[in-house]
Amino acid sequence: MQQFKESMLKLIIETSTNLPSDVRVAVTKARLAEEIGNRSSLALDTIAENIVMAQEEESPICQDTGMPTFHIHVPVGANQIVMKKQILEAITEATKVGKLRPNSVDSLTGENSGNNLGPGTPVIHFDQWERDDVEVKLILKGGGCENKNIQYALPTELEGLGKAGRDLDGIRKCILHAVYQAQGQGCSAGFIGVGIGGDRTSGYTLAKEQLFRRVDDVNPIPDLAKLEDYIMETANHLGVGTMGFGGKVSLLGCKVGVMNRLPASFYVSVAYNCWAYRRLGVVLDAQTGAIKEWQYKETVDAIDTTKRESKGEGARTVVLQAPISEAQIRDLKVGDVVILNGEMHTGRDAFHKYMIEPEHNTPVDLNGGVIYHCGPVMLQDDSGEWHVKAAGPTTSSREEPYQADIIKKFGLRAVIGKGGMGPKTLKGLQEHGAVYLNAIGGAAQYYARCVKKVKGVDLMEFGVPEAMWHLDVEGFAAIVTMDSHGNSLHADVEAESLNKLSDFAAKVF
Ligand SMILES: O=C(O)C[C@H](O)C(=O)O
Ligand code: SF4
Repeated sequence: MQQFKESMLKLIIETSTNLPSDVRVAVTKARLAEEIGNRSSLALDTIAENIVMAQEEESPICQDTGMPTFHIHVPVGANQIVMKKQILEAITEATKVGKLRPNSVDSLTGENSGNNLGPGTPVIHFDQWERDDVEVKLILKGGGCENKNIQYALPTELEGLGKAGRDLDGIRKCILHAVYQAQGQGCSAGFIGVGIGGDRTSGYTLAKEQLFRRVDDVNPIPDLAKLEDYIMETANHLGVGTMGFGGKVSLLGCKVGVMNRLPASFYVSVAYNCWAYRRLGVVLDAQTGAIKEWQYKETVDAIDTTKRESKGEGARTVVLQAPISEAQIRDLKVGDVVILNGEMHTGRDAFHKYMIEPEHNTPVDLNGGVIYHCGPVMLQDDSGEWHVKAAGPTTSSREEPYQADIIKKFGLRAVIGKGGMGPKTLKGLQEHGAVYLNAIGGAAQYYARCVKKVKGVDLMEFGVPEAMWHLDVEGFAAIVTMDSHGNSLHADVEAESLNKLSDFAAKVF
């Protein structure tokens, strides 16, 4: 097994930087299905471009390289202890060279281990089989879409859909609801794995196992095959769209598995995976550990990045230079595309929690400034200079309890993130003259390219993803989805999709 570690490093790098063929096909289909020129189709153009950039530059597709989760089949007698040790070494190496973001955080102290290792990280499942080869499958599922996983206990009452009973129709309702509740926060359009039955733990495990199925396979259980087809057809009428912008495509794949349950329990567990569905596999020679075959890479590798021009007027584009004035912000309306130049500062969970305290102040003046909800992948060169390797937005809703007060405290004019924010922030934007800009989630290469210089960093004690990075950007494009006049595209899309959800309340199965 002298080549095992090298093979694992290749698998990790390839998984983080190069989307599987079946996922590429699904993204391409979504682009063709979406209405040309609407917000979702513009977002899909950026996503396609980002996929190609990540592959060409061998850099992370999304800055959140997720929880590395390995599913391994070994022949009887294979040394799992050695394999595990070498996987940990490969993870450390991949982190050091910027292919994985340091993502393992002490839940009590908040300390980032810096190398993606720690209790519970990574996740490795071993199974024996009677073949001679070793098979290793890897999924890198990010935290934002992980937060949109949901588990239902039947019977239950679901908003928009009413009663969901302990039968196939109840299961159908849960799955539709799962797509609805994710909105754009898990970087829709996503892929869902569903586990019917089990207990709370095994149900989720089964749901996640479904994510190892190919997008285009057919469920061997006829009832479930019918259910998967129905969900794919119906969920795409909910109007969530790419990034929750509204549109024709809300779901790219649905795979359902079933297992027995206890008489008292009936769980439907849903694992939501963003469009950046990073999973690959390799078959290895059990003697040498060398890669014999790649999995999920068997069809076309190309993705078309040609932009399809809209015949209509398209959105208004406004170029802004930070710092921004209140008058410039008041002029912006939901739907405008903003191209931002100048300085922006990253600030996410730890930043907001810290800065809300009256005694804490930012190290730089943020008046008229821009905060970017982003936890980038960064590398430092020999001269000590930092470089951005991946820098897409993170889910903004986690900052909802703090955002309005932070805007007020520091005189912010723009907050950039994804998935939108709630009523408290909307009111804050109105009161203090600020705007929420939605960047395209997962488009980490696209945005990394906009960063012309890393001007500095503060609060490094929060770890690389949570530190406050000061960035000079050029041509950073995002869409106004919450303006300073009380309008929120997110509130509108959510209300419309709930309305559409209720069209599917009647019994189907
Ligand atoms: O942690 C991140 O960078 C992003 C996260 O995956 C998210 O979707 O919010
Ligand atoms: S930012 Fe979006 S694309 Fe990236 S891991 Fe989170 S949910 Fe997935």
